[in-house]
Formats: sequence, C-alpha cells, structure tokens
Amino acid sequence: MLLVVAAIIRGPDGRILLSQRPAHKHKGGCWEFPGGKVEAGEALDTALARELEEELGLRVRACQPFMTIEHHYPELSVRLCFREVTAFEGQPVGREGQPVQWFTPGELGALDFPEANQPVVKALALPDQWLILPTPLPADWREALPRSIAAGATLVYLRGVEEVSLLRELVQCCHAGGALALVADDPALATAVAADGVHLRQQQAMRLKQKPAQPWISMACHDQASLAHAVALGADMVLLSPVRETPTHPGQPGMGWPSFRALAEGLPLPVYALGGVTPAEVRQAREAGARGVAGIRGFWRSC
Ligand SMILES: Nc1nc2c([nH]c(=O)n2[C@@H]2O[C@H](COP(=O)(O)OP(=O)(O)OP(=O)(O)O)[C@@H](O)[C@H]2O)c(=O)[nH]1
Repeated sequence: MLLVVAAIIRGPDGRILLSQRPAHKHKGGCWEFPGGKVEAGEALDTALARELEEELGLRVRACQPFMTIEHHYPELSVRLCFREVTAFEGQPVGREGQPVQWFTPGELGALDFPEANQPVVKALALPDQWLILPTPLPADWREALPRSIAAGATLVYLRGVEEVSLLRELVQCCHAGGALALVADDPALATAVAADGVHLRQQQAMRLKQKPAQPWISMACHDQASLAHAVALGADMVLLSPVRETPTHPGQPGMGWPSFRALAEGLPLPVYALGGVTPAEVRQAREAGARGVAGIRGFWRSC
C-alpha cells in the first residue's frame, strides 16, 4: 500500500489551499490536498514538511493529525494520512507548475477530487463545536438556541424531545441559524421533521449492520470496539466520551486527552470530544486529534 501524507492548509480567512494534479499523473486534473509519497523510514511530519517545501515553497511550523483514509483504486491502494497545518511560513506557489488556489469550505463540494478524498471534504464542512440540547428543554429555547448557534455550535443534537411538531420547530430554528440538526436514532423521524440525519447512541448503533440512509450519521462511542463499529458502519463522525468525569455521569472516570488521542489516531472519520469539555478547549481537542468539541453546559447560551 502506498503511504501518502496530505495537508489541510487554512489561510487566515479560513479558506483552504488546494493544488491541481498534473494531467499525466494518477488522478490527473483533480484538485488535491498538497502532499505526496512518504519515503521509506521517513516520519509523517518530516514527509509533509518536505513535500510542502518542494511543491509550494511553504515551511511548516506546526501540524496535527486530521484523518487517515485507506482507499483501493483499481490501479493502486493508498493510505492517505491527512494532517492539518496550523502554522506555516511563506506564500504558496506551484513550484512544479501546478495550479494552486484557495477555496472556501463551501466551494469544495463542487470540485473534482480523487475518490479517496470524499470523507475529508465532508468532514471539512463540519463545525468545531456541536451542541447537545439540554433536557428538559429550557423554556427560553427560542432565544437561547439561536444564541448558541451564533456562538459557533453549528451542529445540534436534538435529543429528549418527543413531540414531533416541537422537534420540527427546533429543526427549523437550527436551519435558520445555518446549523445542521440531528435527531436520536430514528431515521424515519429525521426525515419526518426534515432533520439532517441521526445521532446513534452506542447501544442502538452496535445492533446495526447497515448505515441508515441519511445525509449525516453520527455515533456515540466510548471505546475501541464501538469506534471500530462506527468505521465499519461508515458513520460520518463520532462523539467519543467521556474525556472527563461529568455531573451527568458521576463515578464514570474520564479517559483524559492522552487516551483520547490514542483512540482517535488513524481513524478515517472526524471525532468529537465529549464529556466535561468546553468550547474554549477546541484547540487542545484538535491537538489531540479531535475535529472539535461537543457538550451541553458551556455550549448552551441561556438568556
Ligand atoms: N497528494 C495527494 N495525493 C492524493 C490525494 N488523494 C489521493 O487519492 N491521492 C493519491 O495519492 C497518491 C499520491 O502520490 P503523488 O503522485 O502525489 O506523490 P508525489 O507528490 O510524491 O509524486 P511523484 O513522486 O510522482 O512526484 C496518488 O496516487 C494520488 O492520486 C490528495 O488529496 N493529495
């Protein structure tokens, strides 16, 4: 299997840097995340720094794991280790004559990428924070939910609401704020209330053999076995918990960031950190290999 390292490089305005593969190469003409083959015995970060210097004239100052994807093209199999470059120096230029361009995350969906990149493109559309709805639903939700979304939690897990008409109203409120809305476990309910997908609780998900047909499927995971199941199911993302002990689950000790990192490392899907984490910890979570953070308290902006 060909080992490849590729970079997610964001500019200060949040746009993402892509380069176009030369016509004569594998997947010629496709847009790609800059990078290339890892040489024998070379560390991933060293390979990334070398490739970005050679191809773009950039000097990497800091990077962290993003996702790892194994893909079998008819002509070759690749293991693509995506890293997020969080600090770099230099102005990118296509040193090998390749076109190089910055794109907003919203523009990526319309571009032609190698097939292996699809989960990464999908993951880049996700926010840093997601909100789990407090239960019972606070009386001030019509003010607090838009405030929470505006504060950055643009993915909302709508749990604990039985009434379909209320759930539909909550979904509309999420969409009005530009947030994705997930409901618990039930794909038919998600469709009925026009939600964007379902969040599967671990017990329910472990019984499934097939990924439910919804635009977004998330799964709750607490250990390696459930993470492996999420991967096998083809989930789009997971919530991995608990990072710390929380008042909702007293006596259940947290795994801490080192164990979180070990579990999240090398997974082919975005992992969100849950359990006693706050929105202020996005950077720490990402250094531990998370796509972002999730929670109830701290993410809910009551009036
Ligand atoms: N760099 C990069 N390669 C990708 C991506 N997605 C993807 O499937 N690949 C595949 O991974 C392999 C990377 O090899 P490469 O040809 O870019 O490697 P390289 O820069 O070392 O090339 P060279 O040694 O031919 O100059 C290719 O088969 C390519 O199609 C991506 O986003 N970035």
